[in-house]
Amino acid sequence: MDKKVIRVQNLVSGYDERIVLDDILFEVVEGEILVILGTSGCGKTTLLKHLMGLMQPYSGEIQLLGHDLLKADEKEMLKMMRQIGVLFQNGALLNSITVAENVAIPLEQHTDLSKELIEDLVRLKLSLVGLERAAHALPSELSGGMRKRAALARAIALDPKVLFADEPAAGLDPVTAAALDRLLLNLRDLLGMTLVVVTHEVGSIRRIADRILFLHEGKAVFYGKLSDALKSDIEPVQKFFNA
Ligand SMILES: Nc1ncnc2c1ncn2[C@@H]1O[C@H](COP(=O)(O)OP(=O)(O)OP(=O)(O)O)[C@@H](O)[C@H]1O
Repeated sequence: MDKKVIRVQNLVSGYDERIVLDDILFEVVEGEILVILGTSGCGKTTLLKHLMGLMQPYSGEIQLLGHDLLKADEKEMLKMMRQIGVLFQNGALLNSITVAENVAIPLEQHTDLSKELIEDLVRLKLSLVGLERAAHALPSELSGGMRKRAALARAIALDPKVLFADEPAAGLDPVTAAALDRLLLNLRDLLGMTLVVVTHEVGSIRRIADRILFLHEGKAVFYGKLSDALKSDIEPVQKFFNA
């Protein structure tokens, strides 16, 4: 049976009195890529913040990796957070230290591994994203695509079960974006990772999405397989894919 890594039920949330997410319901199965999409301002990033435990909803339930995210105590929360990786839109690398030192940060902060083992793991992560030769470069010396790959290496440093990515291909040219997509697919196919990706790049969606959650005016108007989304006659979904 498919193992549910994330389960969101009847999630209602917003800012102050304004509802941004209204009665959202979906699941993410282990080893799949869920793409959250919808027009600008529809609440994609807000939903991602909920899945990472960064916001409290008005009501609803979120199960993450077998824990009730909204009722978790500090210990459970730490355990969950240790098993998720996050790839921010801007990469968020520290510019004053090398790529390898950036990737080492989570390993230094969250494990008791020796310096030598951390160096080995950093090399391994950098080779996974094709950046072994840039280990000693500063982030400012890299291209945009390389910086994204370095940020990805850091996001997977602790071998997370789930990777959250907010607009990973934003600002990249189509060739570089396609290469980044291949890396995301490798994480799913070679490492069995579960990914939740926010994007509105149609090319990316077609390449990587197993399942789609389409938000529109606060509602989840479509939740299902990519192949069904492409055939959907729900107006905003149809408009999005035919635009
Ligand atoms: N901190 C905040 N305080 C108040 N309103 C906010 C805040 N963050 C987001 N919003 C509002 O909530 C709505 C959803 O924002 P969100 O960033 O989740 O949308 P999005 O789908 O990720 O948008 P985009 O595609 O443009 O990044 C928007 O109307 C936004 O203005």
